Amino acid sequence: MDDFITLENVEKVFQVRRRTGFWRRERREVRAVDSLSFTVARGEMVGYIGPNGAGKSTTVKMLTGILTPSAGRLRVAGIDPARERTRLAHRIGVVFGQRTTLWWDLPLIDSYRLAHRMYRIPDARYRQNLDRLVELLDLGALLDVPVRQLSLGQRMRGDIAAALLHDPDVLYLDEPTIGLDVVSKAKVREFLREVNAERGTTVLLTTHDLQDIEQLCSRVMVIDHGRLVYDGPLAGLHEAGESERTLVVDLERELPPVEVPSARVVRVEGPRQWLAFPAGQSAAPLLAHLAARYPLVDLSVREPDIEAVIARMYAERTAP
Ligand SMILES: Nc1ncnc2c1ncn2[C@@H]1O[C@H](COP(=O)(O)OP(=O)(O)OP(=O)(O)O)[C@@H](O)[C@H]1O
Repeated sequence: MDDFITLENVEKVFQVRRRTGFWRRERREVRAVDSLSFTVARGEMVGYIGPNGAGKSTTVKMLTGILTPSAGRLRVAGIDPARERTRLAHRIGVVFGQRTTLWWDLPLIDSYRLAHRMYRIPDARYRQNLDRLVELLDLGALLDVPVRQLSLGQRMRGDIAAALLHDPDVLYLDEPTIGLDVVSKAKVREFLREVNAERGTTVLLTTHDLQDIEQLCSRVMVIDHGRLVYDGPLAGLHEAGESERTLVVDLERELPPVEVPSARVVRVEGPRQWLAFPAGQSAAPLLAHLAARYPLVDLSVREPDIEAVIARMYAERTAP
């Protein structure tokens, strides 16, 4: 496979000074990224997730050349980001959900004109890309509107277009759907899928919204305390986290918690009870057992919530 992003034992250590008394300062090291190694192939769409402070932003900053690694080797499209940041800028696009790269007081189109000049995009290519992005992201009516007057979802679509005008080979997305309503989220996700399929853009997606990952990425990397703790298909996370499925049972009337082998009641509300059982196990024997002994009205099986799976994975790793 054509490795497009490569990290080999990358580390980033920050020196921080902490006040410990009136005159005293203590120097301390924060190891934000620790022996991190992974590769991403051209055209892959990979989720990069982990709890707050895990080292996700630090990784992305090193990949864009904003930060220099303390140790290790890092390449994006064969370029060392910290050494050739300007050359790399022509190959990458970055979208930060929490910040905009657009000019706040100017109409949206002016930010695009600026990108046209800054990236020296050939005129014909610029017009072609702009037309396509305006169409796909439904920006036609917004081009002459000052950015500050756009809604969050409109602004986000505007930012995504800005990041793609110069045809980058790789796109870093940091929380691209944060704060968006359901409809806007769906639009952004659909667009990202199309860009990836049409242009073969490599995408590294950082998000706390696990539906982004579920709907966009076949591979997910989980980072914790600066180290990679999982790299594989989304489905495998469930096994790594020994996840559980939930059987929701509606009984004819309120009853004490039901007794079923290899499942445990985790919640009771009136005649409804929730039973957790290992995700790898079939629900059929449980249903048979329940149906033979209890007055059932209805039941349904809920798949594990990925967020819970990850939380459980962390809990296991940090348990003594
Ligand atoms: N400039 C800095 N100076 C000192 N410490 C830093 C700096 N930047 C990040 N850190 C520390 O490095 C660790 C990793 O931070 P980072 O921002 O990469 O995490 P993150 O996974 O992106 O978190 P979040 O999900 O909250 O954005 C944290 O402990 C953070 O406090």
